[in-house]
Formats: sequence, C-alpha cells, structure tokens
Amino acid sequence: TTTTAVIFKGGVVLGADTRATGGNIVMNKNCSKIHYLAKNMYCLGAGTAADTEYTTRLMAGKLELLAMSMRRIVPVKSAVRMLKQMLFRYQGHVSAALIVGGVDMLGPKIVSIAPHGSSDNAPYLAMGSGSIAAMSVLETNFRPDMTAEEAVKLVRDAINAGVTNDLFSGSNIDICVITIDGAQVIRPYEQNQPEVLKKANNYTFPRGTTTVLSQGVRKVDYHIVSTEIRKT
Ligand SMILES: C#CCCCC(=O)N[C@@H](Cc1ccccc1)C(=O)N[C@@H](CC(C)C)B(O)O
Repeated sequence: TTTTAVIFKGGVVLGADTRATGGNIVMNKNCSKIHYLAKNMYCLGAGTAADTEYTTRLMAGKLELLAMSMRRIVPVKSAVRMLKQMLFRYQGHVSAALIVGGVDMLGPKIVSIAPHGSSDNAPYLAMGSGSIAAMSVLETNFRPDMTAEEAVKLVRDAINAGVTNDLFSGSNIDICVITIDGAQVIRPYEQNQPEVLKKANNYTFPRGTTTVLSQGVRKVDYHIVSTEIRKT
C-alpha cells in the first residue's frame, strides 16, 4: 500500500492506491483505503485490510456519538487520541497503519498513527510499503501554502511513485480533498484498472423457457397467539 497526505493553504489532501495483496497475489485490484471518520475527517489505512476497515469503522461510530453528545465538530486530535490509545492497548497486534486527515476549528491537520500507537504530526506524511517511494516525491516537491490543485498533483505524483516502484501498491489512485466547506472523495482520481463488468452476460430468459407443469396457491393459516402488547 501507498498512502500519502499533505496540508495545503485551505485544507488537506489524502491519497491512496487501490491494491490488496495476499503473498504475491493481487487479492483486490480496486479496494478503497480512504475511510470516512466524520464529515470533516477521513482516514487512510495501510497494513492488514481487516484491521484498517474494522478500526476505522469502529472509530467512526464512536466519533458520531461523541459529536452528538458534545454538539460540536469533533477535532482531529480527539480521533487521533482515541485511535492511538486503542492501538497501543493492543500492543501492535492490530496491524493498522493510519493517516488521519481533516479540518476542524483549529485548522487543517494530518497525523500518522503506527500500529503500536505512536503518532506523528507533520505537513506531509506517507504510510505503507510504498511510503519510501512516495516520501521521496514529497520531500522533493512539498511547499507550504500550496493551492488545492497543486496539493492534489503532489499527492497524485507521490502515490504514483508507490504504484510504480512498490509491488504491493498498484491499480488506481483515489484522492480525498477536505476543506472547511466539506470533504470530496474522488474515486478513482486516476484509473489504471478498468472497471470490472458487473454482469458479463444477460441471464434474463424469456417467459416460457422453463415449462410450467402445474401451479396453485397453498393456504397457510397463521394462528394469532396474543394481541396484547407485552409490558416490559
Ligand atoms: C482482499 C483481501 C485480503 C487482504 C489481505 C490483506 O490484508 N493484505 C494486506 C497485506 C497483508 C497484510 C497482512 C497479512 C497478509 C497480507 C494488504 O494488501 N495491505 C494493503 C492495505 C490494505 C488496507 C488493503 B497495503 O498495506 O499493502
């Protein structure tokens, strides 16, 4: 996996490839590694697919309850603290390497969280097996206060470096742009993997293809046991 995130003038841009592997086999050519956490917050996941999916979905539920009880937009740092404390508790056995990105009352923010629970704040981040290739692009080309377009191009180039050089990264590039006005997930942003045809052939057969030997209506009587509403 190659995942990257950058901060730009008005928000954050997240990016990921779409390859899932099992050994040397591509298990999924178009999986989604950008997970919803809240309206203002998304999370990139690398590592074990089951762990990143479960962890982010669990966190999204907790954040929704927190937002309701606080009647506030949940700050990115709250989600980061909850995630890292859970991962630390599991001592790295939950193999989720995450980058949380979003915009809150304190401004745009991206934080990487390693499976053991350590976290890093920075204006640009990369995680996953392709992160070395991606980071080479970020280190070379990152500038503070980029426009959204420039940030998207930089993230795209960084993910493309992983797709090109890391065999555990590949297929499409998905992008997510988050500003104070909201979040936009672009999937795919760049397609290297054609869509899988949903139905290769047409399986609707004309009426009469199968001979009808007999037909009838079977009467079933349901006994009404009790109509009283049980007092609990
Ligand atoms: C579909 C399917 C099965 C996915 C298996 C599965 O988690 N693959 C992992 C690699 C791995 C990890 C631990 C044990 C074995 C295989 C994988 O592809 N991780 C990518 C990210 C996830 C979210 C897709 B990336 O980090 O390379």
